[in-house]
Amino acid sequence: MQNIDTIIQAPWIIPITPDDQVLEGYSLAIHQGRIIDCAPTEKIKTYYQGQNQIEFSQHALMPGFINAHTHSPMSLLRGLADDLPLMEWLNDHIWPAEAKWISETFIRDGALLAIAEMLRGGITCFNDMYFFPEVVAQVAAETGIRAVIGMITIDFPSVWAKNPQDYIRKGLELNNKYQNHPLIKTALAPHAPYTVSDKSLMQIAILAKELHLPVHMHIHETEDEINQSLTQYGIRPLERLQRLELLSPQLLAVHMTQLTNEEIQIIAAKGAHIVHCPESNLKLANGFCPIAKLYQAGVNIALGTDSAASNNDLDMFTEMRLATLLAKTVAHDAKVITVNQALRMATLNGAKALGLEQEIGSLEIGKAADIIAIDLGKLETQPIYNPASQIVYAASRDKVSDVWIAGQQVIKKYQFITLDESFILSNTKTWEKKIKEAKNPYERKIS
Ligand SMILES: CSC[C@H]1O[C@@H](n2cnc3c(O)ncnc32)[C@H](O)[C@@H]1O
Ligand SMILES: [Zn+2]
Repeated sequence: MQNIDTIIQAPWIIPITPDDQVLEGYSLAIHQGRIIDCAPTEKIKTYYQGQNQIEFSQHALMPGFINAHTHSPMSLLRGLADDLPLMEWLNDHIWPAEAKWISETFIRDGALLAIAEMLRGGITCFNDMYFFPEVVAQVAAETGIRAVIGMITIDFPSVWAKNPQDYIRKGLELNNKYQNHPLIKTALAPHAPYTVSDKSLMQIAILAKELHLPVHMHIHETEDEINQSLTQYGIRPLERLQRLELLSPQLLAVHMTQLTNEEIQIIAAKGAHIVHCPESNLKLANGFCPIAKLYQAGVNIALGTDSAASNNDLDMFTEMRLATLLAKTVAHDAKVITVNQALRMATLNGAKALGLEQEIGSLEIGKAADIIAIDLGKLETQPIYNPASQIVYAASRDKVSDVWIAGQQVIKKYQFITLDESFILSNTKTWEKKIKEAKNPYERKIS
């Protein structure tokens, strides 16, 4: 008998393996933050003695979701400006609000709100792009969530950095600081082709190669972006990025709603990854990313929520469901993007895109124990012919009961272990009041 930290038993384990297995009557053995075994429960009980023994009778276990595109502190701007196209939303509402409100405290409180929402919905890793990334990194590390923090670059000054050189310098400091952190990694994060110059993009391409970092960028989000690039550079953004040597297996191209068949082949040939954000694309009426065609071409596709200001939630269940339903409609083919492909996009594909597939994204021996338990016992998810189908097509995030990251439990029976919900709620209320009052200074209070 080997003494280990934790044994988790469940009727179903969906490990996200190439053959789309659903394991029945299995248990996971976890020690020092890693999965050390996954086998029939009888065998696990013969070989291991867990300090914690958890037995689920109606749950499915699967790897935690990987939210491959977020701007976490923007959760404090949720619902501030809705029902607008992207550039009007950014230019007239979001960028002015950011100019007015962003500070270290705003970032800390916003990131905390977002992380709490993500953890409770089964998200164990997020790929973020926002101002004061060192603050987001610190909050993520303190709460025990895994994160890839963007070293942002944008051509306009902010309270965080004066100019592109300053953004890059501060990003590199962050990268240095988190070199050996177990949960926090960094990525280069130029905002978008229309906000970052060739000079900065060339420097980012060199840094990506030298430091072996992912490059996280909004690309081909709208038709306007394509037209503006044609006017300014005479070529489409993707072609410009190709000339700047940014198309590579390190690139996470977020959105990609505007793609020609030729561009799909180029992305596949270059090994770049797509981060599909269906709900944000739908809400801003940006178009549809042709994921069925991309899949067929062999492109790796991950899923992201984008921010709570354009979505308006950080819910990977809705992203999975929308991704599969939308793909079927766009392709006029109900057979494309299956349940198992949807689960894979929300987990292992995100890990691949971030260069973390050796570490997370599936429940396999040797990987980090980033695990979620989903309760399938209630009537909304009955009967169960295929638990994977229930998760994609019927369940919602309120069915996530327990969450572990690197073997540490962060949600236990729906309760936070590392976070104080009432503190987060009262912080958020304070921001709501401040932002509301500044928007409508003369509005009479009703209560
Ligand atoms: C440089 S920090 C990130 C920057 O991106 C803005 N943003 C949020 N959502 C989107 C989107 O869908 N497309 C483009 N830019 C977006 C955010 O407000 C920050 O300024
Ligand atoms: Zn975004």
